[in-house]
Amino acid sequence: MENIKFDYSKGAIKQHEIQYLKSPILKAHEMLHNKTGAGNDFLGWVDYPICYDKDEFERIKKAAQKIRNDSDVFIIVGIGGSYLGARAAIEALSHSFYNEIADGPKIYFAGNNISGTYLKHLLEVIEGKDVSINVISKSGTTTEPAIAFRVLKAYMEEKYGKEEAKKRIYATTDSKKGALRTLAEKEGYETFVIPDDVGGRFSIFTPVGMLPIAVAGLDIEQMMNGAKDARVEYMEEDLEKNMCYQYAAVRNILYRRGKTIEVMVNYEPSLHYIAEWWKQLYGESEGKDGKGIFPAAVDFSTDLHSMGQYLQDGRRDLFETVLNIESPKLDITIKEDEDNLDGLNYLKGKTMDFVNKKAFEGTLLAHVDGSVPNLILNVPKMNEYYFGKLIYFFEKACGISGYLLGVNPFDQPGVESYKKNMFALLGKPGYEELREKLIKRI
Ligand SMILES: O=P(O)(O)OC[C@H]1O[C@](O)(CO)[C@@H](O)[C@@H]1O
Repeated sequence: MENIKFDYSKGAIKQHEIQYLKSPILKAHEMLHNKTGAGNDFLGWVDYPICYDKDEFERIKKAAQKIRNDSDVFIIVGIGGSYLGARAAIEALSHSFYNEIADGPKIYFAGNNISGTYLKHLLEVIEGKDVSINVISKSGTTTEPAIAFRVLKAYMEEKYGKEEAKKRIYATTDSKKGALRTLAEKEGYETFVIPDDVGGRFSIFTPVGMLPIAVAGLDIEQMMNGAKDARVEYMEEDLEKNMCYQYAAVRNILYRRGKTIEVMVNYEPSLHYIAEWWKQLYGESEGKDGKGIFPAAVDFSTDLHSMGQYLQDGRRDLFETVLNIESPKLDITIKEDEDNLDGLNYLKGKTMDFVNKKAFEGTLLAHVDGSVPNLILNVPKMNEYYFGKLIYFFEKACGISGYLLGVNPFDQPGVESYKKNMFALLGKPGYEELREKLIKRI
């Protein structure tokens, strides 16, 4: 049967190394499932594919349909885990030029940077169009989406008046607390809940991902089915039968060997944001206490012409994980050319995917020969079902991997440091003392 398959045969892993990790993996599995490990109050994502609020799910579908009917433009306001999952799904599963040919609203992202130029350009692009907005923030206090939303809220109220604007703004946030919850209730926006026990980077199957993904016309039911099946399949406690745990184990073995950088590789441009989402998942979950694999990503074959040299020949502290989509959505056959000036006639009758796969195989062997272990995740095809399964695969492996590493995979204390400095430098009340100290250092 077709399924996602993890192949570490090119990872230079010895079988006894896997054996040695059998019991640590079992321990991590027990910590995760019995909720006895660090960060155990953030494990709501583990059973979410079966425990999610079904009424809210129906409400998401209704809201998505309304947005598709009454909007030319849909803006997703959020940062990090509050937008990367939706963006990853929409890009991986939609037309490559979605906004040009969409039969639903054009989709734009805001609140994921602090650029006035970007937001001003966005306001220019949406001028004269009917707009709906989904503002997504678990804490409700993140600076980037809060600033963008303040600007967009004022734009919507000026354009539609308060009453109509509130029917076009959807807030996804905490069930009870936070600035966005208070604002949404005061203004009367339709709201969706990010459960207390699901952290941002694990929240794609909650309304955080589901509403924007449904607005893009994608099948969220099928995506949830993928996650649901993955939940059962990757619950298997025996390392030898669980590919998700094998991925966690192999990363750990390579890390201990000094392979401290993992490069996620794809051969389809539409997968770029899956890697962006994955970078946050692993970066925030594992990079702490002076430990962790640095997650990086490249788009091949594009980046073979920029990063290829380094990967082949630079410092040998990295390994690659290739996301290989076995059957492409579409393909083109290369035709014969009478003049053959480009010398490509030897490829006549072959498809672009055939060439792409040979680029993959050739690169794989070259990099392995260059001492870069390669792990391969074979995904039969990119559809909603396998997307859901793949996302859950990475989430589960991340939890196990974090416990193997001896960190709390579900917190992110490190991201507060820059925020404190930024708030102090901005003159936010309560940060006066720190401001004094920092100003002297700049
Ligand atoms: O949903 P929020 O609370 O706005 O947070 C957005 C992102 O910011 C972070 O808290 C990091 O600053 C991430 O963990 C999170 O995904």
